[in-house]
Amino acid sequence: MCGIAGLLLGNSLEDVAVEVIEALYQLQHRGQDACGVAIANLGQAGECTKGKGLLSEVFAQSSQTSSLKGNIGIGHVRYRTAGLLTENEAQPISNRGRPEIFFAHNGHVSFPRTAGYQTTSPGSDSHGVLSILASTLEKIDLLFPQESLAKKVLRTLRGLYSRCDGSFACVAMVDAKLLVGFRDPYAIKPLVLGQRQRCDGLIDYMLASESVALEKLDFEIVRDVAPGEAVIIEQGVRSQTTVQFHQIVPVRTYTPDIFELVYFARPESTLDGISVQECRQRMGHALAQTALEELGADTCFQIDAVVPVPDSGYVSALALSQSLNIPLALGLVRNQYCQRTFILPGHEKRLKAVRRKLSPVASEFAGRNVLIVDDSIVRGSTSREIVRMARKAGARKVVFASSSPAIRFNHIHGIDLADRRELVAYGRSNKEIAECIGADAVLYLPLDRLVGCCRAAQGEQSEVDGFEVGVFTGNYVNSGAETLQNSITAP
Ligand SMILES: O=P(O)(O)OC[C@H]1O[C@H](OP(=O)(O)OP(=O)(O)O)[C@H](O)[C@@H]1O
Ligand SMILES: NC(=O)CC[C@H](N)C(=O)O
Ligand SMILES: [Mg+2]
Repeated sequence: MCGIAGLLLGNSLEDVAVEVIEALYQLQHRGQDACGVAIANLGQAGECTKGKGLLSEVFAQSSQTSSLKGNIGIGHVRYRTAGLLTENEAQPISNRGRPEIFFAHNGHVSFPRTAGYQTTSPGSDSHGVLSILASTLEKIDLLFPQESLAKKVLRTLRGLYSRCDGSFACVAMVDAKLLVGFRDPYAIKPLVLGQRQRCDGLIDYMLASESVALEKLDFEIVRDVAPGEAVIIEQGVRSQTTVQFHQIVPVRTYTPDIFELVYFARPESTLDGISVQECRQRMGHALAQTALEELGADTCFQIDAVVPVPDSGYVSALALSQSLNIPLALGLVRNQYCQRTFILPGHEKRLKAVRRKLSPVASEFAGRNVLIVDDSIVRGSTSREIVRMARKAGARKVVFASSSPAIRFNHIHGIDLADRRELVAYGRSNKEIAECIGADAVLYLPLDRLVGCCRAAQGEQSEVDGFEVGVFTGNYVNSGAETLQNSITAP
């Protein structure tokens, strides 16, 4: 996962740091391991503040922000997929050379053997990308000294795309002059451009992983960056900013990661012209249909309550309860001071976090048949714990439903689903999964229905032509899947 943001304010006398951090707060759900921002003034060296933990920990003091001066900046919230959980690998990362690059990456990249690059953090794919960017740009800078920085960056990106594979949505700040955003040729990871018209006639620009970050900062969506495309926003003298889109390599497919719509993204966001909320509503209605077919009408009508799993299960659960005309019961309460649990490293930590995060309202379960709805069942830590709570609170029959299909393969594009054998659905039938989590039955939304829901939620402008669904099928949209899959390590 990971969240990225980049901002360039039209007025070069203004400071952007507070807004970059604010944008990251809107993306905190995408990464909780580490975070950071890099800020610069036109023509000056950038400053970076980053560290392990949440934004509220790393930027606890306002003095840390006020010392970051400049009108251009990028930021990152990290959920590690490769490399270490060290401060050095928190992002943004920089070459600290000439031209100076600050870089932030969402996704998971692999490199063919021929890519040949050197880095101080060998395990980190993001450092690998930066290293290729920096060494290529340095060479191009020497070879084509007369060219504009934007042209040199374009040449650099062409070289980069031929040397790496996988998923990447990235933002970079080059020589405190260019804000650059670029996306892999399959558009697996999200990246959207926004603009904000100011009263003084100038325009501010912003790139972000999710539209919610743009909207919260009063930016309007310009458009999503297309597969294989880069956008270069350049600040000139006298605050004149230009924006150029360039197709770096041909579009392979326009196939965003469906798991963004299932779980990662916030429901307020629109990704590639698809409303996350609408997808999840449709998934709930489709799950209701599946329940009728698989459990049978009699069993469905014996269900007393539909219980959503906070937070990502809410939208689909409500839609399902409406479809089946079964009351929704808010039987699970979320402790607001706890984070997402699935992205925590280590089984023990995750289990402890689920227990701390969710608690049952006993009266909503006592003596009832319940249908509990979540967006996904991954390792089963959440579902197992919830079923245990429901039983303890006196539930009679417990059916656990997932508004996405069974996960039997690794997610290779920036989500550490670890070893396949950790997945509760790996090598198990639905009956065995139910036994494993202690439920009377489990129910999954079939893949064709999930895809149908997401396609039906596409707005008129959306050019998406399919989805990356490898986590459900083992077939990944990019050719380098094998290498990538092998490079994922358990936390
Ligand atoms: O089977 P598991 O390995 O437990 O993973 C699945 C759970 O993890 C996610 O929730 P999470 O707590 O991360 O985030 P949320 O609050 O947005 O639902 C997801 O929504 C499921 O509830
Ligand atoms: N989740 C991500 O997008 C991770 C980015 C990068 N692979 C890292 O581990 O830092
Ligand atoms: Mg959840």
